[in-house]
Amino acid sequence: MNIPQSVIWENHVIRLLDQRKLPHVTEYLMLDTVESVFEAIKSLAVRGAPAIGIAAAFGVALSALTYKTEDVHELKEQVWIDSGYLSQSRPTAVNLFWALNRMNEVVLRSNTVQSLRENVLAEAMLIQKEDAEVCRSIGEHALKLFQNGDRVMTICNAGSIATAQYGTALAPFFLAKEHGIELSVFACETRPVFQGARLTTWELMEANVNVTLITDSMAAHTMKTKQISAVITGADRVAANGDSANKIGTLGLAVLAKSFGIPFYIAAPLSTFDFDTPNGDAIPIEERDPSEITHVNGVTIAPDGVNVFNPAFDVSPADLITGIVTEKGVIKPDTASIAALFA
Ligand SMILES: CSC[C@H]1O[C@H](OP(=O)(O)O)[C@H](O)[C@@H]1O
Repeated sequence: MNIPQSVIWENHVIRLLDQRKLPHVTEYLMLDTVESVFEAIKSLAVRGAPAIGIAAAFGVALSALTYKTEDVHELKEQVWIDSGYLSQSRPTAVNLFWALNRMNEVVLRSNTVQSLRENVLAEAMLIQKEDAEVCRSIGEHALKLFQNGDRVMTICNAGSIATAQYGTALAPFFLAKEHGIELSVFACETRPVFQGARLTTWELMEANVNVTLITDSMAAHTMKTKQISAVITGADRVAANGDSANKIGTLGLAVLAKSFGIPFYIAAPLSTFDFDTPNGDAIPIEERDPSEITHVNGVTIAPDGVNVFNPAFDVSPADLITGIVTEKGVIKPDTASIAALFA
């Protein structure tokens, strides 16, 4: 796959693909402070649940490797402060907190300054390596849901750049090419940040996967007239009962899929499941700046001062989800099946 990695560790600097500039500009941010990692996550320079977790993990490594002290207790305290700061960058994707918790555990177990610095960098690297393997597995399990010639709809970008590699919802389309299976993707543009129009179309075209761009409002008519065989999307948090948060607009696709009798799949690694969140009502939904809606590429498209509601995610209830595709296989979206995943 010739899609660039979203997060690369290079000699104590995080080389970050600036996803805000895609598809027309491939540019990297060179991050060498925890504050710059926080801003990159908050501004969606890096985005996508697993990629956010990976970026935050390397942010913790930066903290440990750049804070000047030879006192391991002082270093632990500072790294935990920086980890807490990074946890405030975005509230919905549980991968952020999952990755930071893994890093915090490593800090707790490290007893010297040198071992702490070595261990946190190794853990961040391991999180990234594992995610690529997990995403490939998700792709292999998801590919079994489709057959040659299928037309599949998706929303937002759950692609390679939203993860370490391969993506989650887009993984089957990349692997299909490896197996000589022809799938067509209908990508919703995904207002207001256009992850679908800018990122999903770009990734799939880079991989020579057949992709058609539609506006979000065309989803129903497209399901009705274009023989859509399934919908598959990513996730930012799967609650203990199977309710799943994903990009705003996903709930609408789930409702439409039910109405048209089309299977609706969520693709999510185990790192996106959250037992501490009992159901979808408990998932914090990020609300973002109104200018994301009132402006497009810096050009205002609405009257000054208009009221704006800008939730970045919505929640699809488990009863609208046909199956959740994980690295361990496809499960029913219910408490027992989810618990069995982690048994
Ligand atoms: C592979 S997880 C991708 C997931 O994250 C996206 O949100 P955002 O672009 O705001 O980070 C979207 O919900 C995707 O499905």
